[in-house]
Amino acid sequence: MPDDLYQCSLDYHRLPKPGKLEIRATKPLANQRDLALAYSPGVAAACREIVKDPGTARDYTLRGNLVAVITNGTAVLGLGPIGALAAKPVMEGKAVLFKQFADIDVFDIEIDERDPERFVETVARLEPSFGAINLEDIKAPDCFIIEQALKERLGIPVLHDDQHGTAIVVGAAVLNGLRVVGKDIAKVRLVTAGAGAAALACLNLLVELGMARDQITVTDIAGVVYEGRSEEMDGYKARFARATDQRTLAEALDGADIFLGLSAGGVLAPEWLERMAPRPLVLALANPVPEIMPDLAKAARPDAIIATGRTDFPNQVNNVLCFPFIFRGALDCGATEINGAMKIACVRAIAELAQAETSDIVRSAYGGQNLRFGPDYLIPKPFDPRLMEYLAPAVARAAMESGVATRPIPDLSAYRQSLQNRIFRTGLTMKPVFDLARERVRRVVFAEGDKHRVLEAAQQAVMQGIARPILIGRPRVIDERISELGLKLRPGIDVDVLDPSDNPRFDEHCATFFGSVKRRGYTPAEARQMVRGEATVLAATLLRTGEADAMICGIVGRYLRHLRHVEEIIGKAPGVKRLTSMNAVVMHTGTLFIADTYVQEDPSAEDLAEIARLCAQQVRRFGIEPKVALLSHSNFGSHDTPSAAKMREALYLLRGLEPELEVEGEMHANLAFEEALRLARFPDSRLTGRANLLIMPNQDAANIAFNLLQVLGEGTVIGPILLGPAKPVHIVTPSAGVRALLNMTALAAVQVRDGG
Ligand SMILES: NC(=O)C1=CN([C@@H]2O[C@H](COP(=O)(O)OP(=O)(O)OC[C@H]3O[C@@H](n4cnc5c(N)ncnc54)[C@H](OP(=O)(O)O)[C@@H]3O)[C@@H](O)[C@H]2O)C=CC1
Ligand SMILES: CC(=O)C(=O)O
Ligand SMILES: [Mg+2]
Repeated sequence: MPDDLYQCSLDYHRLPKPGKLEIRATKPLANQRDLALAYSPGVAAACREIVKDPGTARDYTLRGNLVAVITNGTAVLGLGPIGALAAKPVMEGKAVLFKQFADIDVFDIEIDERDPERFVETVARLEPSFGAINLEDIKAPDCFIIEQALKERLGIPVLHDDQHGTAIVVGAAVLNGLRVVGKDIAKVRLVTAGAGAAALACLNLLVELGMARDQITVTDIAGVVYEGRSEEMDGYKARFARATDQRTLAEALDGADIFLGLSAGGVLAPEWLERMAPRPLVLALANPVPEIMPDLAKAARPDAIIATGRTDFPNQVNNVLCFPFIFRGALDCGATEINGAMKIACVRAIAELAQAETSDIVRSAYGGQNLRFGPDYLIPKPFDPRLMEYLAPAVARAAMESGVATRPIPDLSAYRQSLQNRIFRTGLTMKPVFDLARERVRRVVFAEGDKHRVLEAAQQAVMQGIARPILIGRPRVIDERISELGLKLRPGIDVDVLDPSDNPRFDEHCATFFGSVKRRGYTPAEARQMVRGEATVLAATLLRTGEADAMICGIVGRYLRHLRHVEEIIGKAPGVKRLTSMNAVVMHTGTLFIADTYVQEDPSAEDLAEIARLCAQQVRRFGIEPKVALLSHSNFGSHDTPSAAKMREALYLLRGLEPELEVEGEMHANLAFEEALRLARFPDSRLTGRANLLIMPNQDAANIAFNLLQVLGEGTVIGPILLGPAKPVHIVTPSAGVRALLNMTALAAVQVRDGG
């Protein structure tokens, strides 16, 4: 490991507080009553219910979403038997991955016990605490005995991840690798380095997938595992012993199609690779140092397809691709075990996902690399957000079909949707908007139609049936990028393309543009130049002529420049005095809307009343009833500064405009969320519960607040949402990803029905 990575890792683990985890309460404990509910006497009610029906433990406790990651530290990564305590960073790491990738909570448990029987006794007694057990980094052959014993004793899933998680991912990589090189699994020869937990489990699964047992040669520290060998043998290895004269890994590699390394760093010499068959698969999966480094392998065998267990090379074959999602599926259907059918379903789902198009989130996590199925992209990346929706339902379905699900999932497609929502937290807030958008497909013009992210968003919009995109851009570039990204967009069929330099309606568009801006100092010649050269001008003109229903721009250039074109060409909706913008921040605690984040710098009381009215209307489009707080440094008249007076005035005006709206102010931000505090300070407050729409005194406050929430509240942002134009337009920020663009497209499409 390079020195800087070593030191960075130590800092990562130590700062700002030691370790990678903490326990967080999910229920309030703010007063005497909360205390009475959380603990004695109230907690007894939950206990009594569980006594009556043990199944309700999943309703009243965390058990249904809690996995134990348990080790005795006897085979930690490739570091060997470093013991339970030193294994703790790895187990904490797994807990983090479970949480981040699949929203599963984990207690890591390090047990200082090397005797398999006593280890089993200890783990078995933990069953009441957990929904499932992930055994980790336990050496072979003890791990086989331990897993089997626990599976027999416990009624919850028990999975030794180094065996089965690894085998599942290796299975998918081998299936896809063979597909790339055009070889048949029934005919290939495989050689391992390693005869431990991971290697033997992989072999068992590969045989189940069709590999011929007599085409497999196993090697370990003592060399080839052959019939009659007595050194370093056990019954599990013996099942793969071959009648052969070969004694070394080098000899065994003669003519082999696949090398599967699950042993230790550096055990494979580059020159041995020359012995392998054409287009070999080299899976060097020891961690943290592979059996051979990819550059050495590639130099020795340029025709090889290479995979390692590491993040920093292509083809990361690592059990992280599997364990979060196989447990997600198993927990969600109440599986009593993780059986063979569930494992095979997981193999197939991983293999299939690698062949699907990659998403922008995956690409941005990997420095914008273009990931397409092939020699350097055999299996999905761990950050692929689709792993959850591909794998967990496949596992749950297999559990149900094989009869081990105690809580079958009645509607798998609704389940898949709920998983998507867990991943894309914006999905939950956006769901009603997407549903509405699908009711009638609108034409949405994208000013920057040849940009990669826009093309991907357009693809998603078509696939999800939320819009028919019109892409402004160079057709040749669009075609090239569609093919480069592996998209399925068909210009002229499911998407229209308008080339600004070869625009058949150029004269008409110039006339429309000039008509809308002629009193703003443009000459006809300038107008022609702008229609040809400024994509936002052309897009807005299409909106004005009615050739498009809604518009998205802003990926390139400054917000205010786009805004100026929108104001000049599209104008404002009837009755609207000024445009405004709002951002939504989706957090674990709920969604908050904040305005005006981008457009009005220092709105007057009248402006604020209009901002609140427009924003409230938009919040309702999300299916959320707005509860508005006018925020200030002043609390219900405590200050008489001009800005406090402005907020009071805005409240007065707003009550006149929208008597039914739940709104209160001016107030401190904490009172917007704490009803009890608010009522104590101001008993007549007309706002109930927690505010969800915050109207700020000026753009500084709004913009700062939403950025703070985004970072500190770990929020996902939707917006900026432009409100008040005569037709739906959204100006995104240049950093907007595909998901953000798609969200804004759906919003714009939905706004068509009732104006901007
Ligand atoms: N990429 C991934 O997702 C995963 C990678 N791994 C990696 O695989 C390796 C093995 O893990 P695991 O199966 O859990 O551990 P085990 O201790 O169960 O097995 C290790 C195996 O490797 C063999 N071995 C060790 N050193 C050498 C050597 N110098 N030459 C040849 N064989 C050797 C051992 O031989 P013997 O039997 O003779 O002792 C044993 O068969 C580790 O490096 C681990 O990090 C594991 C799980 C997942
Ligand atoms: C990845 C993993 O589980 C291991 O190397 O042990
Ligand atoms: Mg492991």
